[in-house]
Amino acid sequence: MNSASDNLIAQYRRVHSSRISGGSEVFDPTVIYNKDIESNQRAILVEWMNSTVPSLNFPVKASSEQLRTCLIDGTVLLQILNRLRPGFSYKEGSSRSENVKKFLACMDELGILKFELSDLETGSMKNVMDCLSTLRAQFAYLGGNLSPTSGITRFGSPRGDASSNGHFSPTFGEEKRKFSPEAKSQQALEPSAASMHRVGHKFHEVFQLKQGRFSDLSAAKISEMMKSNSLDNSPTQSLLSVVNGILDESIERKSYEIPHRVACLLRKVVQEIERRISTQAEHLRTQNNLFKAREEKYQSRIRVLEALASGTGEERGAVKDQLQHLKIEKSKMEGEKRLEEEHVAKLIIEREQRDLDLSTLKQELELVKETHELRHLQMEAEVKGAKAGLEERLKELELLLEDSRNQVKVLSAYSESKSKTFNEKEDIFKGFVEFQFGALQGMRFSCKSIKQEILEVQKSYTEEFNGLEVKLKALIDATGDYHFVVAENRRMFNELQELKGNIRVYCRIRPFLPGQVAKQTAVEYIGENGEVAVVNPSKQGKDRRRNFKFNKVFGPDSTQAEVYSDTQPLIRSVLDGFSVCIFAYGQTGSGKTYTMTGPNGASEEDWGVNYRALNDLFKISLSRGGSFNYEIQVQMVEIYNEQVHDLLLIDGSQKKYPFISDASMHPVTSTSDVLELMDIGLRNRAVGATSMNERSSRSHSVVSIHVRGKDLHSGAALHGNLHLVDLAGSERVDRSEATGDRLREAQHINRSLSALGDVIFALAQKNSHVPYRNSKLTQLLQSSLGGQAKTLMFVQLNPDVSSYSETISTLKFAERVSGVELGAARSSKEGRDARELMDQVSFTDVI
Ligand SMILES: Nc1ncnc2c1ncn2[C@@H]1O[C@H](COP(=O)(O)OP(=O)(O)OP(=O)(O)O)[C@@H](O)[C@H]1O
Repeated sequence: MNSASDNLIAQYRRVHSSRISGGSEVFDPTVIYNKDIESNQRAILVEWMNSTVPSLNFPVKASSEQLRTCLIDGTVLLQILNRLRPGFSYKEGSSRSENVKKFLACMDELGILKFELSDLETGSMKNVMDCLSTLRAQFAYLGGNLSPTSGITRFGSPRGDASSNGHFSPTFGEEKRKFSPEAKSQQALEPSAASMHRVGHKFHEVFQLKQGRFSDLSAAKISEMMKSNSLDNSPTQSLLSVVNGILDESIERKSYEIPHRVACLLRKVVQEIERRISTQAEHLRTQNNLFKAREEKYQSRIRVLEALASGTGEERGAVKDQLQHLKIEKSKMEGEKRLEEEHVAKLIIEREQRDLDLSTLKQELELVKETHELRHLQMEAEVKGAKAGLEERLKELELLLEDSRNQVKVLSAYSESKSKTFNEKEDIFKGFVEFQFGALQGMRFSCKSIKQEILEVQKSYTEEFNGLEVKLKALIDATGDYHFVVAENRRMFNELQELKGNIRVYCRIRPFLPGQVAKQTAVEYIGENGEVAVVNPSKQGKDRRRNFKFNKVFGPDSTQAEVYSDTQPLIRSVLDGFSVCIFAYGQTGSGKTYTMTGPNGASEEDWGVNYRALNDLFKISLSRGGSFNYEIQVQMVEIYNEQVHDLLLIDGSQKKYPFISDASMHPVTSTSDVLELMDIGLRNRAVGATSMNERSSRSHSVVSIHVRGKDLHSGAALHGNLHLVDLAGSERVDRSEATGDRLREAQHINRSLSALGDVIFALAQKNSHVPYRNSKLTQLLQSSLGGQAKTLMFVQLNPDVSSYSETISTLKFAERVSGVELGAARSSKEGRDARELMDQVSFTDVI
C-alpha cells in the first residue's frame, strides 16, 4: 500500500473508532478544505449576522471557537430568525438547548440542511456555518418567502432514514447489493465500464439533462430529484459529471452566480461523492482485515503442517501432499492478495485523483461562491447606497412638502386678507354705485331740463341766425366795395408819400460813446421839425453857426424803435409793388451800421432798420394773406473798389460779379430765415474785413429784398424791391496823403458817392438824363432811385467837434439831396388832409 492510502485508512480509522465509541464527531470531508476558504466563509457569515442583528457587532475576523461561543446559547440564532421572519415570534426558552432546538425546528420547517446540537457544543462548526450560509443564501435569493415544503434535507440528518440516507450507510442503490462483504471484491469495488455507462445514462435520464441545462431546472424538479433516491442510484462518475456540467455552464455563461436550487443540488452531489469515498475506504479496511486474518490462518496451518512433517513417513507423505497442496493454495492466495493489493493501490490512486478533483472542484466552487458573495455584498452596498439616496430624497420631499404646507398656509392667509379687502372694496363699490346711481338720476333730470333749455336756445339761435343772415347779406354787399376801398387807400397813401417827397432825408446824431465823456459837441440845436444847427468853435460871428433842415432829425437819445417808426410806411409800400431804397450816409464811425443793422449781437430791442423792415414785411404779408400771396427773396452784396461781392454764398467764398443781378438770390418765408441769411452775410463781410483791414468802412453793403405778390381777387401781379444800403465812410481822403490801395479805395468811394449824389440830384431836378451808369452803386440802385421809387437817406453825424468839417461836408451832401427838393414847396401841403389819409391807410392795413 502506498502512503496516500495509509493516510486515508488512518483517517477513516480515527473517525470510525470515534463514532463506535459514541463520540459525536462525524466524518466530515471539509477537514481537507482550505483553511482560507473556511475563514472566508466565516467572515461572510459574521458580516451577514452583524447586518441582520446590528446590536451583535461581532468581530469579522472571529475564530471558529469565538463563533461557537457567540451562538452556543441559541439566543443570537433566534434573533436572526426574528429579523428574517418578522411575522413569527421566536421567543427565548429556559435553556440553551431549548433555544437551539427552536432554531433547528425552524430549519426543518424551511427545509434547510441543519446541524446537530452536538455540532454547536463540541463538534465541527462547519456544519453550523453551512446551515447558516444556506439560511443566508435562501433569504438573499428568495427574500424570505420560503416554502415550508421546500423539503431540502441533509444527508446524515437524524431525521433522515439511516438505512437509506445515513451518513455511513453504503447506500448505492443497486450498487448496495454488490457491496456486501460476501460479494466479490472486483465486482464490488470496480463496476464495469458498461455498468458505469448504464448507470450514468440512467442518471441523466432521471434528471432529463440530455438536452437541457442545469440552470433551467425548476426548483420543483430539483426538489423532486433530491427527495428521490436518484443520487443514491447514480454512479460516482455521473455525479462528478453533474458537478463538472454545472461549473462548465457557469464558466460558459461567464456568470458566477449559481442559482440556489442548483447550488443545493451541487452540494448534495458533492456530499454523495464524499459519502461514497468514505464507504469505499471502510470497505477497503474490512478487506484488508479479512486478508490479514486469512494470512494468519494459513500461517498457523503451515506451522501445524510443518510439525506434523517431523512425524512418521506415511504421515509425512500425506502431510507433504497436504503441505504441497497448502503451499499451492498459499501461493494462490498470495497471488490473490497481490492482485487485491494492486487493486487497492489502484483504488487508492483513483481515490487520490478523485480527492484531487474534488478538492479542485470545491476550490472552484468556493471561488464561485466567494465571487457570488462579493457580488452579493456589492449589490447590498449598492442597495444600501440606493436606500440612503432614497431616504435622502424622501427627506427632501418631506421638506418640500413642509414648504408647500407653509406656502399653502401663507397663501390661505393672504387669500383670506384679500377676500376681506375685496369684501370691503365691494361694500365701498356698492356704496359708490348707489351714489353714482343717485347722481345719474339727478343727471337724468338735469339732462331733461338742459334738453329743454337747448331747444329753447336753439329756437332763439335760429331766430338770431335768420337775423344774422339778413345782416351778413348787407355785409357781403358792403364787402364788394372793400377792394375798391383798399386800392383807393393805396393810391391815397402814395399820393401822401409823394406829398412828403419821394426822396426823404432823416438826420441822426449818434451819442458820444462810453469813454468820450469830455468831448465837445458840434451840434448846437435839434428842432422838432427837422432843423439842426451845428457850430464851428473856431469861428465867430454869423459863420460860426450853420442851420440845416431835413425831413426829420433824430438826436443822440433817439431809440432804434423811434427811428424805425418813421420808416415803417415805406416798408408797407414795398408790398404794394413799389421800389424803396434806404441808405445810410456819413463818415466812418458816425453810426451808419448801427442804424441799418444794430450793434453787434443785438437783441430785438436794438435791431436796426434791416431786421425791423424784414420782420414787418413778413408780418404785413401774413396779415394780407387773405388777399395777397407773396414770395420774398433776399440778396446781400458788398461793393468794394467797384466790384460786387456776394455775401450770401453759404460756403463763405468771396465771389465777385460784374453785375449785381448775378448775385445769389435766397427765398425766405419767415423772419428767422432772414436772420439766418443776415448772419451769414455779416460773417462773410467780417471775413473780408479781417483780411482787408476794416474794409467795411470802405465798402458799400447792400441788402436787397425782392417781393412778388399776387392779388388773390383780381389775379394782378406786383413786384416790389427794398434796398437797404450801408454806405462806405464819406470822409474825404487827402489825395496827397493817401497812396496805393488806400488811394484807390478813396477814389472809388468818392466816385461812387458823387455818382449817387448826381443821380439823386438829377432825379430831384427831374432831369431827363439821370447818370445811373457812373458807378456800380447807382447801377444797383437804379430801379430804386427814380420813377415810382421811394428813397430814404439817413444822414449820420458824429457829434464830436473834431469831426466838424466832415459833419459840415455830410450835411451839405444831404442838403443837396433834400434841400432843393420840391418837398419844401410841397411840405406846405402837409396838413389835416394828409394826416387823415395816413390814419386811413393805417386802419386799412390793420384790417
Ligand atoms: N445811436 C447810437 N447809440 C449808441 N451807440 C451808437 C449809436 N450810433 C453809433 N453808435 C456806436 O458808435 C460806433 C460806431 O458806429 P458804427 O459802426 O455804426 O459807425 P459806421 O458809420 O457804420 O462806421 P463805418 O463806416 O466804419 O462802418 C459803434 O460802436 C456804435 O455802436
